[in-house]
Amino acid sequence: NSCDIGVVGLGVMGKNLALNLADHGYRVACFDLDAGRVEAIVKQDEKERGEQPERIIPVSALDAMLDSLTSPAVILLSIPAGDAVDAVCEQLITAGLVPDDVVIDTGNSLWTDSVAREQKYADKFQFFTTAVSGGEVGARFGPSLMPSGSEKAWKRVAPMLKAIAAKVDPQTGKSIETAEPGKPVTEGEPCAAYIGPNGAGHYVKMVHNGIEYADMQLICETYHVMRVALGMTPAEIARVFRKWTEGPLDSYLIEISAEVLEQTDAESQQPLVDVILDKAGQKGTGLWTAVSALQIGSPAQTIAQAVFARSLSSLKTERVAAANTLAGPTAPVIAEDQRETVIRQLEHALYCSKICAYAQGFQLMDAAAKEQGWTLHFAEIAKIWRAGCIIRAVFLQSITQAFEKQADLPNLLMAPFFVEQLASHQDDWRGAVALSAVHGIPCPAMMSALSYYDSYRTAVLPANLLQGQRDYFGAHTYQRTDKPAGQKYHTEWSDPTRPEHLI
Ligand SMILES: O=C(O)[C@H](O)[C@@H](O)[C@H](O)[C@H](O)COP(=O)(O)O
Repeated sequence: NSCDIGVVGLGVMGKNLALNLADHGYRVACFDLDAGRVEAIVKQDEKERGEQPERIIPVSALDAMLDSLTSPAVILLSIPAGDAVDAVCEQLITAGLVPDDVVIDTGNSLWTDSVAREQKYADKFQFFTTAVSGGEVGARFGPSLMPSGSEKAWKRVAPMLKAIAAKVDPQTGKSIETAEPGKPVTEGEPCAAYIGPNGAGHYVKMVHNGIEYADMQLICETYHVMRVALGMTPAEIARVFRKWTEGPLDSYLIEISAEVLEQTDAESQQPLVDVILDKAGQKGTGLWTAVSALQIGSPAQTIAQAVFARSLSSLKTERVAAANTLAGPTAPVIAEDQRETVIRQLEHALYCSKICAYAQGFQLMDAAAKEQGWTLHFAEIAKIWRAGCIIRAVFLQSITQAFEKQADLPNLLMAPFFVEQLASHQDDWRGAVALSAVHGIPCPAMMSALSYYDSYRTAVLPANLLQGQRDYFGAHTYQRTDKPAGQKYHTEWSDPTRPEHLI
């Protein structure tokens, strides 16, 4: 029994996590129903490990895997979320799992499934989860990991997960990158920290993806305004995005957006973006985030708008028909000499909207933690998102510092650093949003972010009239500003004298 960990599922994520573990000196027993995938990883390991001893050990069955592992065993599952996870867990039980063995689900599982699985398998083995962010390159050279389950299991797997996780320079908060097989990063702060009991890790990853949706949508809206209102080319917009990677918007998503916009289609010699069909896909994590926010009553409208924007984009045929039917504004393209001003406005609008999308994500996690009885450490969560994951950005260093200064911040917007940023950039933000409306350019995420900001900073919202309306048609009662909190009143609207009662 010489293997340290087993990996079941050698698709691109599983294969890369296994090679990443091997790079950090672990002997990895590898299994996949598709023997071709097992061969492929063994070949890749032979190529990459040079003189080093064998690190990837192919196994032909789950019981053979258990036999090859040091005990108690640790097995990492990289299989599609859903029933497949339970199917493999059942097969592993049949193969001989014992209660001290740890099985780690790394897929994008729905957090409620993870909660249920911990209970379901409690007397069979330790069901643990580690949500992985960073795509295939992240899995290979350093993802951001959001582990959750029993503390006992965490103690067992922490060294391995911290070893393979992305690393951050504690001084700068910047990620320490490597992309060379066999040359793992070993110093720096690992982007892996225990999130809490089962479900918490997948919940935090779900919200990461919700924020990812909002972030991507905001960048796309910014691109759209530059394209339509400023008449800029993809290459010109890419140059602006590149410049923004030197400032507070420096992030993985801005960087890859610039690369996508710089790409020319070999076939048509056009910008590739101009031959990509504008119908956005979605696999569910953004939707789950929006649904959870609605259920908990936590206002995450910018995340929800990003999900709806994908749904609306999928109505391509209808949109083409509507484009020939529905009238738009007759706003002229903005003059060349105005371009720099508008670009500056868009930069600040994107930045401020991004602050709101992250604020909504952390607010949602706080509400879920209260509901589920989890203790989430937001400075720690921001820290492990600084590298490896899809939303990695220098911006997360500011969020880390905000929560380190005040762990119980009621809302990220109230952190002194962000109060000042929002104050100094809001005029540009409003200018960009107004401009997009005048030009008929849909910016649902940017507009919802501004509304979220304005609603949150408004002491008296028109919900007083709304309560009156509800009481009028449904006797749903209202509270009064001048009476003790919680006292409910109803007005007899149908009675001409309109008496009011304390209910
Ligand atoms: O953090 C990550 O590494 C990504 O978020 C990853 O989990 C995946 O790429 C998304 O789930 C894609 O989501 P959509 O297909 O819904 O865009």
